[in-house]
Amino acid sequence: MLELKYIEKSFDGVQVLKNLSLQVDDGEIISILGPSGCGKTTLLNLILGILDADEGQIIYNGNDITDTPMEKRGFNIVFQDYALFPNLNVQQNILYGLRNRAGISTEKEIAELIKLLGLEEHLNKRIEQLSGGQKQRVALARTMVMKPHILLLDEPLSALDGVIKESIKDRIKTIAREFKLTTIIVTHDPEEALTLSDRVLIINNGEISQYARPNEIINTPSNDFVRKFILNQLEIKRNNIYALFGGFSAPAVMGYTV
Ligand SMILES: Nc1ncnc2c1ncn2[C@@H]1O[C@H](COP(=O)(O)OP(=O)(O)OP(=O)(O)O)[C@@H](O)[C@H]1O
Repeated sequence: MLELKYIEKSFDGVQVLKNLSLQVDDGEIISILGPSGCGKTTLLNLILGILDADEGQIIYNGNDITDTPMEKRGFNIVFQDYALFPNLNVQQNILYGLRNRAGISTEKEIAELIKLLGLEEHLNKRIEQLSGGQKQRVALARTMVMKPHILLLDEPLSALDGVIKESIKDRIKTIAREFKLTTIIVTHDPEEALTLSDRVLIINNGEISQYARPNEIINTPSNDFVRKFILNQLEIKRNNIYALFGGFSAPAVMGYTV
């Protein structure tokens, strides 16, 4: 279990995270959701160990890792900008982390991951030959083959198109379940957060607005911010789709009227 206790972080005298405490259970998929600038990436970087908190503790499986350097935490991240090696091809990028740690993933597991992420025909390509979505899939494969204790994903699906996005969402869920892999995802997309995660951490201005299961957030939003920022966006999307497909009003589909 990962625990954050009373975390505080400021940049240049401006407080970005305020007295933030939460727990993430083993194997859970958590999304960190909130508007631009609310502190999502800062929180992810604190968990990863790139950044130090000003106050508070990070506990993993009962051990205080607040001062443990990033490389000793055993967590791994897929960055938003992919951070791939331009001088290596796709296959070499995927296998890079296994050079000195062979056996973490079997050849079969690696092949499965490559197939699932649709990278088979790209293995010999250079990184510069790939689209943004393809680069993101390589970054995901490269991190997943390392089977980290905690997988951190910074906007992992934002550059992917619909079909592959859904398949990667399924794979992230499958991997989290199969390996009991705790997965923490930063996103600004409520639909992504609510359909992918066991629990969603909604942050507003560096504070927890609500931390709950998707159905609790939908059915019992804890405040106006959750209602307005999160649920309104979903409702607008839903109504647009109903309008496109024949004019059902949302309440009729919810079962209030026929
Ligand atoms: N290294 C830094 N130095 C100074 N200010 C920073 C630094 N990193 C982040 N900030 C500030 O902290 C705030 C939170 O940034 P953060 O990147 O965590 O937000 P975010 O929720 O991930 O935003 P976005 O969705 O736009 O990526 C912002 O106001 C940002 O300008």
